[in-house]
Amino acid sequence: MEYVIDMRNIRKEFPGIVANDNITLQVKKGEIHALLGENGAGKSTLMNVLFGLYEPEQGEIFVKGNKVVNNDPNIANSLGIGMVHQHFMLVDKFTVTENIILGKEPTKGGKVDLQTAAKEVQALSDQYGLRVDPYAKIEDISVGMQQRVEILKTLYRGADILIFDEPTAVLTPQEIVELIQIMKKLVNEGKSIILITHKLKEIMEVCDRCTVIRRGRGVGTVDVSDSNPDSLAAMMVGREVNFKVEKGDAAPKEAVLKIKDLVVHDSRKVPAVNGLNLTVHAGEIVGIAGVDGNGQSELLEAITGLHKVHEGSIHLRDKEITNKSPRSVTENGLSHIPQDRHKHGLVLDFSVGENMVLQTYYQKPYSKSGILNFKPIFDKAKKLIEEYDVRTPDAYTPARALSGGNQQKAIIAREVDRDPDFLIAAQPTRGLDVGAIEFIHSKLIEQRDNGKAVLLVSFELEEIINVSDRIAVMYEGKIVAIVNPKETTEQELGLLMAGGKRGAVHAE
Ligand SMILES: Nc1ncnc2c1ncn2[C@@H]1O[C@H](COP(=O)(O)OP(=O)(O)OP(=O)(O)O)[C@@H](O)[C@H]1O
Repeated sequence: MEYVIDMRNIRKEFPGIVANDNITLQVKKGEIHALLGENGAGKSTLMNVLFGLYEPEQGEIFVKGNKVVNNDPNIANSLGIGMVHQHFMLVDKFTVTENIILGKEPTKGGKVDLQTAAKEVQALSDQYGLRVDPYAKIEDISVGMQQRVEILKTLYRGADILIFDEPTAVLTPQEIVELIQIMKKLVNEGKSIILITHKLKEIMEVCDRCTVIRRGRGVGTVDVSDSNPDSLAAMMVGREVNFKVEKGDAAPKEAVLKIKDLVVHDSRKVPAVNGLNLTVHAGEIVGIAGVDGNGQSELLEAITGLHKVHEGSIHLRDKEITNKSPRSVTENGLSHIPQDRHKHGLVLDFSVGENMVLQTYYQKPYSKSGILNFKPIFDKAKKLIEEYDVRTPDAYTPARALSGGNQQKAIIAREVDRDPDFLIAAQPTRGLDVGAIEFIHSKLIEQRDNGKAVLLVSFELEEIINVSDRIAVMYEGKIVAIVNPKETTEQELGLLMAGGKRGAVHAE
């Protein structure tokens, strides 16, 4: 049988680690093939080898039956391989069309022929049901639309084998439904897809086959119709995974976070948070459910001191923290797992160890007379790496070299370990594998059981329902309902998040 992609016995090493150890991946034409593995298992590395970004130490690659030699991204492109990256590579100020033709501009009479290009972009968009406006500026369109521009970029270059790297991690539930339809349309039109995802539900819904890798080694390839989420998870992690979040009832105590009549403007000076009231008590997890763009980011930035508050007040216990600096808020007992781990979570060129003391480096024992004291810093880091199973060669490795999921685990380790009174967890399990999600959820619940107040913001309604003790629904900058997770469903939450009403529920 001929495969469109046939990667045989690939080996790729990095200093101190074998990221791919004798892996074989074979993709049939017209299928959606899942690539599944724990954080740091080697999925991105394998795809970078396929795309010619890394040269493997061993192994062979055949694309549509032809052996690839001296692979590089240009060769990969010319063979019809396109990559839809997790972190988009688009120019904000450019239009959709300008971004798509970048580096491959059609010309007419010595000038770039934007009009013809825009028509081509429109035609491709129509053919695959992408509904992209060729003239829109990137900065004005949603994350979901930006992703479609990335898809169009590969199609415009003639790709017929598309690699999607965790495409749904950045999308809202509605956008995920639409992306799944787009992927189905792509394969119906003869394309082949490799899908990297941690979401087993998505694999069950859209994939034909699934190749599983664990710690750099191939575990096997299965037909999705012969498997189920439990069997896939067990193959990937090497043990049974408990999908149900185990927790007892909350025993909430005094109020820790008190927000009153909060108003926060967004960058266009429009109120993004508009008269919001919320209280989080010691010993409870409050989950915020809301469609992206209803003021969640501005709310979190206002609490953490990253965004100016225009009206209202925020108290942490009896201390007012309204418009205080991030350092002052942190010193008053806040920990924050930020939603953008690259922008607000890590300094990528610092070592894992240095990243572990980003908020505390100036304190004892990490600093002495204004000079960093590295022994305690790295001792601490080693302990956290062990405890949180952060997969890294060592504490001296730059954070940049860690897989996305392991970067996230490093942040969570740092923030939870500071033992805060109040913990904000924004999209804490984005990009994490099922085993790591189980672990992070248990850590959040442990914090709660130790009497801490936890605010969880997540687009995963399943996570909100399973982990929270109370759910605050956020809509147009306000909390419009407080719901008991035991008495609601994803459907009902979806309705409330869209501005619908629920007779018996009152905001508090
Ligand atoms: N450029 C690099 N330099 C050094 N080590 C690297 C580099 N890229 C990846 N690694 C290491 O190789 C291993 C595999 O990483 P990779 O990013 O392929 O994992 P992944 O399966 O894609 O993980 P995730 O699901 O977390 O994104 C990890 O241990 C990672 O730290």
